[in-house]
Amino acid sequence: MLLEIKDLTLEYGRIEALHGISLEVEQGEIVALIGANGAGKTTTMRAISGLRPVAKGSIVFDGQDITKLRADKRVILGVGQSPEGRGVFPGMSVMENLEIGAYTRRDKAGIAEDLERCFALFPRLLERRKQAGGTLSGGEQQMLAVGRALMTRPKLLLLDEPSMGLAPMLIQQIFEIITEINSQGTTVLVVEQNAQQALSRAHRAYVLETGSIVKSGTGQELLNDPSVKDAYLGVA
Ligand SMILES: Nc1ncnc2c1ncn2[C@@H]1O[C@H](COP(=O)(O)OP(=O)(O)OP(=O)(O)O)[C@@H](O)[C@H]1O
Repeated sequence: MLLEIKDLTLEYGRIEALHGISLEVEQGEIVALIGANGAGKTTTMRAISGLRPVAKGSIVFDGQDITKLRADKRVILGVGQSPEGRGVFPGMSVMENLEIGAYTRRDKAGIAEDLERCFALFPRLLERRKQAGGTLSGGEQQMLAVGRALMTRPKLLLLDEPSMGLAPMLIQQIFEIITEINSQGTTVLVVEQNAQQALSRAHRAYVLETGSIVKSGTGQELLNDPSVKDAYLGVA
């Protein structure tokens, strides 16, 4: 198991945002976490990447308990994140944004290889490599954020709402790229409101409702589940 979360509880002050959730991601999978606004999807990502301390429970990554490990140490172990809202550095060029992703690495040849891989996945970023991050379109910034996370050469890529704010054609495209990244060997945990896309791309998925996991199954099972259809797919 690459990632194993057990009975995780997380609090914002006196408010408990996650009520003891458990989930697993196996090496090589795409796992989706779907849920409505405010269900706790971003909070779960913050717990995994170490941006918020957890109150109870455990997170084991690649055989190591990382529940209390600092966020930067988790990146070095192989947890790479593309945050919600993109988080691109607006004043830095596309190239500099990508290079920052690799700041913990010393393997120059590997970094050059990963840059090439990024540009092959996102030809738009190559065209715009000298342009300031802040001048890119929303879709391009989303691609840059994913590219920057890939530059950490993660074992597990965490994607928080990669489709947010994108036109339907671009949503399709970003999910195709996620599938491509996965087929090249990177395990992916993706948080999404666009349940249709996420479930059709994911091997397995979990449904999060107000801080609890209420359902899990293969992407296909959940796509066909009447209550999931009703609540998240816009069809009864
Ligand atoms: N910094 C914070 N301080 C206090 N409460 C917070 C904070 N961040 C999130 N919350 C609360 O925790 C709950 C879960 O929020 P979270 O952002 O994880 O949901 P989400 O499923 O990612 O939703 P969205 O799709 O809107 O981002 C919500 O009730 C939210 O109001």
